[in-house]
Amino acid sequence: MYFHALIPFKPMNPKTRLSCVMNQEEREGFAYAMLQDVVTAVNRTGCSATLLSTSPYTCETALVAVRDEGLNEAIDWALPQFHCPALIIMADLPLVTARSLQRVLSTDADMAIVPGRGGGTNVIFLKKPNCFHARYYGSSFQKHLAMAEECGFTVEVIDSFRLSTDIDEKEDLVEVLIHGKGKAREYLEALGFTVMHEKGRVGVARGEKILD
Ligand SMILES: Nc1nc2c(ncn2[C@@H]2O[C@H](COP(=O)(O)OP(=O)(O)OP(=O)(O)O)[C@@H](O)[C@H]2O)c(=O)[nH]1
Ligand SMILES: C[C@H](OP(=O)(O)O)C(=O)O
Repeated sequence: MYFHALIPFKPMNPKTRLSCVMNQEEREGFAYAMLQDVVTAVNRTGCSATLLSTSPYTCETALVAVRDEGLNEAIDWALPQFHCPALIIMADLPLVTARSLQRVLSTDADMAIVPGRGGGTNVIFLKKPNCFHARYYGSSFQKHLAMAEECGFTVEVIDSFRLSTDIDEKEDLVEVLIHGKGKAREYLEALGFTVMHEKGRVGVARGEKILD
């Protein structure tokens, strides 16, 4: 089945919740590395991707639409442009693989959704995107289920470690270092991040500094 993937992306001053462990330039590099992992996985499923980027950006493996507006507004602008099923996937999912995406794309339901931690939404697949409106921020997972009900969609909630792991806070970095296979892990390692084992705990260190 042909589908089109929409990837919202904020290239400038992204991932501010990681400011405690990375400066702005590093966060921008890390956001790009995670994006590359997402685009690679999407392309491996055989379909194309469009970045909904808040500022001009070059990405060799995806189309770029510059939309200087909020996440929900950018997605609601894009959904009606594609007359095919749509995958909405966040750019901060560096553990994603083509195989984990295939589980979403092979749903029998009208909509498949993957929750993120803390009430968010990491991935939505819509077979008929027409009447759907994005409702990101806050408890967006519940809001997206309500939106699906409004549209009369059947829904499958996908339980996937790789797709549920969005990288927002420093505690999340350990998942990239342990389970990542792509650019995001390489980038963290190049910055000196390592997995730290101390008194039965697993955490992250940067060089000699343990990041509590
Ligand atoms: N198009 C668009 N994408 C956005 C916007 N804000 C965030 N994103 C993207 O949406 C996804 C989820 O956003 P967040 O997890 O909040 O990322 P973030 O805003 O970089 O991180 P924080 O500053 O820590 O909140 C990521 O892929 C971001 O790049 C926006 O205003 N417009
Ligand atoms: C955009 C937001 O992402 P989070 O801040 O929960 O990672 C959400 O999933 O609604």
